[in-house]
Amino acid sequence: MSNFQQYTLELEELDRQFKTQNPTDVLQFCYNYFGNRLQQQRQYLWSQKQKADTLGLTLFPSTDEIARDVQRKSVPQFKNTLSDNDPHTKYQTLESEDPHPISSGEPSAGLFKTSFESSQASPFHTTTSSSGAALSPTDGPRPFNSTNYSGFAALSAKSTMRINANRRTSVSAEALNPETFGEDGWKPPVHQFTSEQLQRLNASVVKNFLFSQLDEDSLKTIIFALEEKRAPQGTEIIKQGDEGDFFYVVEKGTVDFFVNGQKVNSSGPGSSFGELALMYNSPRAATAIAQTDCILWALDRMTFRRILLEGTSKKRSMYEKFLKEIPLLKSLSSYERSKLADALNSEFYSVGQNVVTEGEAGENFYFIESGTADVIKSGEGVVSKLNKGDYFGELALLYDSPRQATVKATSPLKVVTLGKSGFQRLLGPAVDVLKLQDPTKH
Ligand SMILES: Nc1ncnc2c1ncn2[C@@H]1O[C@@H]2COP(=O)(O)O[C@H]2[C@H]1O
Ligand SMILES: Nc1ncnc2c1ncn2[C@@H]1O[C@@H]2COP(=O)(O)O[C@H]2[C@H]1O
Repeated sequence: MSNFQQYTLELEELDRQFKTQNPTDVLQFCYNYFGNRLQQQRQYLWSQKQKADTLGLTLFPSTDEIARDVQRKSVPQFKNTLSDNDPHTKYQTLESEDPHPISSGEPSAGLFKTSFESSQASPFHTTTSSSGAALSPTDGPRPFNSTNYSGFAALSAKSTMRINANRRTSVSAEALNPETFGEDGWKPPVHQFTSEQLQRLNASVVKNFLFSQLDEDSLKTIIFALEEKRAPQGTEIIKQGDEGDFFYVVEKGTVDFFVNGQKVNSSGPGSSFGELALMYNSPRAATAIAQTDCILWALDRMTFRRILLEGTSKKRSMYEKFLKEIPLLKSLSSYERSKLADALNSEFYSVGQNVVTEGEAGENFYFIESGTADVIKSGEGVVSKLNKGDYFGELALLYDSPRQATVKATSPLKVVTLGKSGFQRLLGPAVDVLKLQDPTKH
C-alpha cells in the first residue's frame, strides 16, 4: 500500500469516528485519534519484532528505531500521552495520581501534551497494578497468572481453529482472514480451540447479547480473541483499583463482586464483567471473586475497545435516561441499569401493527419508549391502554405461557425489547414487582 493510500485510509477512519462521536473539541479529538493510532501501531510492531528476533527472522527492516530498542532490550515509550482517554468521556481517570485530571467532558489545560514523552505524566502509569503498565508493548494478551492468580490456568489447545461463516451465532471450522483486520497495524490475538471448546463456545458464550450487535467479521474476531480461563473457587479474578486488562464472559460458575469490601452483586453463566475499566480507562470499580469454580472467557483490552466499546457505550447512553424513569426499575442500581441497557434493542411498529399476539409463544419483554398501544383480549376487547414508560409481555416469560393478550400499536410505536435470558437474569428484584402486578389477577 502506498503512503498516499495509507494516508487516505487514516483520514477516512478519522472521518468515520468523528461522525460517530460528534466531539465538542475538534482538535483534541484529532490529536487523540492520531496519538492512539500511533501507539497501537508501534506496540504491534514492537511485539512482532520481539517474536521475530526470537525466531531469528527479520520482519521489519524499516523500523530501525524499534530494532535498536530491541537490541538494547529496553522497552520503547509507545504511549500516547493522552492514551485512548478521550476527554469527551464523562468518566474521570485515576484522579488521585493524574496530575491533569479530566473532569467533565472538556480537556483541562494540562492535557495539551504533544509528543510521546514523559511516561510519568501519562494516565497509563498512574496505577500500581501488579500486572505492570497497561498497554505497555506486549506480546498478545497478558497471561492471567502474571498477577499471581495461581491455579487460574489458561487453556490453549493446539487444534486448528475454523469458523462457519453461514451461521450468525456459531463458531466452527474455518480460518480467519487476517486481511480483514484493518491497515493500522493492530491485530487481535487469534487463539486455537479444541472442538470441545468450540462446542462450549457455541452453546453459551457466542450467544451473549453483547455480541449480538456485531457483524459477522467482528463476531469472528471477538470469538477467536477469547481465551479460556479457569478460576477455582475463591480466586480473585479482578481487584478493585487495579488497571483493566481483560473483559470476561462467564461460561460456568458464579462470580461475586465487592466494592470497598461490601458484596454488591453476583453473576452467573451468560453474564459478563470487567467492562468498566476498559470502557472508561478507569481503575477497576469492584473486586471480582469466584464464588464457585468458574470457567471464564477473557477478551483483551484492545480487542474489547476496538470492537465492543462503541456499541456498548452507545447502548448505555441511549437507554440510560429512559431506564432511570421507569418506575418498575427504581430498585435497580445504576450499574444494574447499565447491564440491562446492554441487553436491550429497539423496535418500531406502525399504527395497527401487533407487537404480540394472543395465544402465541413469547420471547421478549417490552417497554414503551414512545407512542401508544392497546391491550386486547379476545371476547373482551380493549382491556388496557399503554403509554410511554409502560411495559408488557411479562406474563409469557414469567409463567412460560402463551401470550395472554394482543398488544396493538395505536400510534407510531417505539418499544425497547429484552429477551428471555436477559429478563430472567437482569431484572433482579423487579421480577417480584412484575409478579405482584400481574394484570390477570387484578
Ligand atoms: N455494583 C457494581 N459496581 C461496579 N462494578 C461492578 C458492580 N457489579 C459488578 N461489577 C463489575 O465488576 C467489574 C470490576 O472491573 P471493572 O470496573 O472493569 O468492571 C466492573 C463490573 O463489570
Ligand atoms: N388484563 C390483561 N390480561 C392479560 N394481559 C394483559 C392484561 N393487561 C395487560 N396485559 C399485557 O399484555 C401482554 C400480552 O403478552 P403476555 O401475556 O406475555 O403479557 C401480557 C401483559 O403484559
